Amino acid sequence: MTDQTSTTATGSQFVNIGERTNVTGSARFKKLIMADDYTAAVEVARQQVENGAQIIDVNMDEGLLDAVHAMTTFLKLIAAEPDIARVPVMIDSSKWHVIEAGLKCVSGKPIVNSISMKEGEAQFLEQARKCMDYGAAVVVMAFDETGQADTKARKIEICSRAYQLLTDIGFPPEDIIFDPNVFAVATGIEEHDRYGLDFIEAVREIKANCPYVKTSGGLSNLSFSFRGNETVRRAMHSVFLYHAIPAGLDMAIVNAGQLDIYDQIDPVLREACEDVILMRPVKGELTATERLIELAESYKGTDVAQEKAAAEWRGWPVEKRLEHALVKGIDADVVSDTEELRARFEAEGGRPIHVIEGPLMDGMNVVGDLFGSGKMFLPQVVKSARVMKKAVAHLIPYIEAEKEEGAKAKGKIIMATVKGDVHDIGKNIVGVVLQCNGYEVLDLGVMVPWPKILEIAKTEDVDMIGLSGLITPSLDEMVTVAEEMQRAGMTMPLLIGGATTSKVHTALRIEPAYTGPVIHVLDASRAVGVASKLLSDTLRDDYVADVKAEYDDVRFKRANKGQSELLPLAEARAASFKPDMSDKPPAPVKPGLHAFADWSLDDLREVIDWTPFFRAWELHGNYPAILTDDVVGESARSLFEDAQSMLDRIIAEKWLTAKAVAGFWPCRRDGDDILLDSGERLPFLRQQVKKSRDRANYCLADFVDPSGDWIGGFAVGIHGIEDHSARFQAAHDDYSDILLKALADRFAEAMAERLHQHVRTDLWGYAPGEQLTNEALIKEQYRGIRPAPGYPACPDHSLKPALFDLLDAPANVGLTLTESFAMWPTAAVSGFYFAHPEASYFGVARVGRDQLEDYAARRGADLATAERWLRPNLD
Ligand SMILES: C[S@@+](CC[C@H](N)C(=O)[O-])C[C@H]1O[C@@H](n2cnc3c(N)ncnc32)[C@H](O)[C@@H]1O
Repeated sequence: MTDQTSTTATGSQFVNIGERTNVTGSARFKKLIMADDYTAAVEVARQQVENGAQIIDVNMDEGLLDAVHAMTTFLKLIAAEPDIARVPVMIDSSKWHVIEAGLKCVSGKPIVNSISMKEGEAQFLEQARKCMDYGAAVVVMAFDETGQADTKARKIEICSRAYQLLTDIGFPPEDIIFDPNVFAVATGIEEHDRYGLDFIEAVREIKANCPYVKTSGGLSNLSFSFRGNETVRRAMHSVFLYHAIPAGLDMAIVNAGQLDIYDQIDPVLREACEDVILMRPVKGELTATERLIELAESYKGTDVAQEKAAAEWRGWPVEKRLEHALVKGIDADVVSDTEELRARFEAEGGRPIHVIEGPLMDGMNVVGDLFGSGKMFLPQVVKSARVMKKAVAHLIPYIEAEKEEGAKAKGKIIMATVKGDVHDIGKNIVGVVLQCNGYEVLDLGVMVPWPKILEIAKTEDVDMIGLSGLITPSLDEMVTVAEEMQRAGMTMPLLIGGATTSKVHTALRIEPAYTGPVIHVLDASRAVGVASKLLSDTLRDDYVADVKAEYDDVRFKRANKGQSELLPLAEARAASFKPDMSDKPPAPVKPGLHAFADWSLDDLREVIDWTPFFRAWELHGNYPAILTDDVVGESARSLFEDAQSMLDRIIAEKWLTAKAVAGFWPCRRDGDDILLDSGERLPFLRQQVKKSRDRANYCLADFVDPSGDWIGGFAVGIHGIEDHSARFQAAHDDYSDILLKALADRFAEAMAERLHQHVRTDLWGYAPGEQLTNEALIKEQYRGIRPAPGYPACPDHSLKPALFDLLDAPANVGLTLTESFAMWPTAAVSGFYFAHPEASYFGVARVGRDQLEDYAARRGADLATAERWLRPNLD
């Protein structure tokens, strides 16, 4: 190894793989491909080879691209360029059909990047055989059915197993390239400290255990925590290779033009990198990570491109800079700009509060106007709020030192998610928007019992209370808060918001319980208008009277609306749905419980349904069309980019863990119940509304054969947001906090989708050959359904405890339930599996008194309790 000390970090046997022809890693390359500029894209490949790349990695995995077309077009073009074609091509895709298409276009020896055992041995070997047919070498990721290997032991175990399987089918061992996963180090999370060293040590053992194989790794992950700081990243990569190559690393995906010569790296930086990567014990108070982070500060901003981009607006006067930062949501320099202004005000005899009341509020007013006039959207407003909060946080100590009063808020508002409910994205967004507009928000968090809300409302002398809730039992809890406010003789306005709330419910149930103003706030963009009217001396009375009249009208129309007729329960049962039971599903291939402790986030990313993500940010439209929408397109694109960057970090730094469990139980239908062979009874509800002609009155039990059948269940949960959320909140960064929570929700839904797919094709195995595009998957165009308690076909949330018991969800997925049956952590999904081809979703809708009584008896519950559970379905 000493022969490398005076060379670049890449030793002579070492092969570096060019990474610039990758749409996921190079913004420039992506732009060229998206613009169909293949001539310029080919030049990128040429430069890579000229810069010393000995293999070029080509990746076209981009949601908006036809990846097969892009891959085949590009490969054919570079095959015609002799000075590029002399190096082998690595066909890189997470989609097998793209790889196969690429293989057909390569004339020399191709390399496939990658295959793994994540979908099990059968698929792995099938793909390996195809690679053999093409004479391709193959990168095998250290990834198996339970997830991506992160420890040394797991890396070795998976690679050894894959080696055995591959050589058993005659795969040439010299064509196997193991990638034992480079993960980010120096993230501040202790478990990540070992990632660098574990990789290097695993490489050593894999080379010893698996004769003739090669090893590789993607370097850029390693230094993810230092994005934007090229000096530190380059040093880390060089140091890493310097130690990994002698351990046996044969190749790495790396920007060849961006590797430093090991012994020309600043020795202080080099040593700090080495301490982190090799986990060397360090003296002094700081850990190796803390020292590198501290040191990295002094290398910041040395990057030419960064300097250039920052230059222009940074030259403006400070007030203008602050306004620009607020409108654009740029928080990088806000503290120093605020400080500059504070110091100037002080020198001129002004006070720190004037910085808030003057330039900062002026900037926020611009934001408010743009939002109000529909020129700016929620994600940008939340970003602006982050800038504002950072500025204010900087000024607070000065304001307190002067003991002066804080800026006079327009009003003081309590925000709380009610008892039993844990969802807070909507509440947080409304809170941020109100703060942006000069209101003081006291956020009491989630699961707040009514006595606390009332007490704080009194002690803090607030102007109004805002309640939020997502699940149906929260509606009842809101009624309780209103009743208690009434009993306490309060008169302040009560605002109601959240996904299950509605104007109708507010008018019918909440408003009659409280004589003060009660207002349903449809979404965050209306919150400011409502609050300002309620606090305006001139507008308030008329506004309150108008809303009251509107709610009276809702009640009047409701009372006079002809309700659809309900059938007696016996008649509804006679009209049950009767599927053809000769089509019932086979017994599961793998019955029993199947738990997954750490499903790959990378894999889940592929099946994320983005449309609901934009909806959470009040951007309406379907993905991907929303990205090019005339009105919200720009905002959607910017939000989407931020989401992608955060996803990169979530995955590279392993912020989150996706857990899941699925189970299958033999059962039979018994009336409207499903009776498991083990004795548990799952009672379901039946549609009772009279249908026209011969349409059935559905109940989920109808999909199960009385003479014996199978039902399944599942629960998934995403863990790990707390530490990151706390970090963001400490940094006054609501934007990232909300983004993270919204992404965790996306992962939960993607996990449910992936698990269901795994169930159909493998565990239950009733659709082994299913082939669906992502779009079809997201549209749930497959056989079988997974109705979730709390949704229309089984609206009773109180079925969750029984489901959780069957799945042992607390132990297997780490999920718990609140008293209102909300799942914790919040990013969670649970439900039942029905596999009959005729099973479909439906809504139970209104049920009659007779069914309520029958259901209470079947559940072994008293009538009052059953009434509470089914309230949204009762008259
Ligand atoms: C809420 S969406 C979520 C999926 C969406 N792709 C996403 O990522 O947000 C669809 C799920 O809701 C549940 N669902 C929808 N309609 C339902 C119904 N009528 N009854 C019961 N569950 C239903 C099912 O679990 C279904 O898989």
